[in-house]
Amino acid sequence: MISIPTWGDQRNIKVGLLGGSFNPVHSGHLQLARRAFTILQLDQVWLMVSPGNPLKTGKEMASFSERFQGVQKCVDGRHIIATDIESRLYTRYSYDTLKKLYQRFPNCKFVWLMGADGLSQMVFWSRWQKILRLVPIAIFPRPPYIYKALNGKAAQWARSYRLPSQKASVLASYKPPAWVFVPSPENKISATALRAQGRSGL
Ligand SMILES: Nc1ncnc2c1ncn2[C@@H]1O[C@H](COP(=O)(O)OP(=O)(O)OP(=O)(O)O)[C@@H](O)[C@H]1O
Ligand SMILES: O=C(O)c1ccc[n+]([C@@H]2O[C@H](COP(=O)([O-])O)[C@@H](O)[C@H]2O)c1
Repeated sequence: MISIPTWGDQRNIKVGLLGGSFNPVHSGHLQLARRAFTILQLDQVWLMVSPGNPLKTGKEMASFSERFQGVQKCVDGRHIIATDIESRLYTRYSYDTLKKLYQRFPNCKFVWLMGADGLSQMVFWSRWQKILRLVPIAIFPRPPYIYKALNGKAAQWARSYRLPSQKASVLASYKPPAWVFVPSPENKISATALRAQGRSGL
């Protein structure tokens, strides 16, 4: 499995970033990644395994290596890539990660990807408005958060920067703030439910 370097990378491509705990990885993650790849016309989607979500401190979190290995097993490694780059950059907060990624990958166009729950929770993230100013964002449906996300505080703050969904294919070239809601099939699966049922994700 090829590791993404943290220095000297000159790739000139469009990259979707799907940050997550992946505790464990499941079909909702992979569907989102594949749809983003196609609809946003990306060159790669990085499944960026978080060393530790600052808002999730519970004992239920599996080790980083377990979660990362789980993601590695279910990606093709060419278009959809598992990466531990956040742990190698020593960042946990998404704003810090993005600042470093823009420095280290000066020719990349990044798009931040997330499910609707992410947008509805984003106001609790560190420097969330700065994140919206730093990177274009694509939001994917996730029941039951869609209404809450699209009418929540972060969406309200960024309402004038929302693009029609038909612009999703060119989102990566937009100067942020810019975001789009990408209508697509819904999947109720969650890592919380899988853990509760003692099931693996795939
Ligand atoms: N079923 C789903 N549909 C759409 N997006 C999803 C789905 N599950 C997860 N995502 C998105 O994938 C990213 C990573 O999610 P995460 O690893 O936290 O999974 P999770 O199922 O939400 O976990 P948990 O239940 O432990 O909070 C987030 O942006 C989240 O919105
Ligand atoms: O930067 C923050 O304050 C912040 C707070 C909560 C979550 N995040 C990021 O959101 C992404 C999704 O996290 P998770 O654990 O819900 O899968 C992941 O990349 C986290 O690092 C980031």
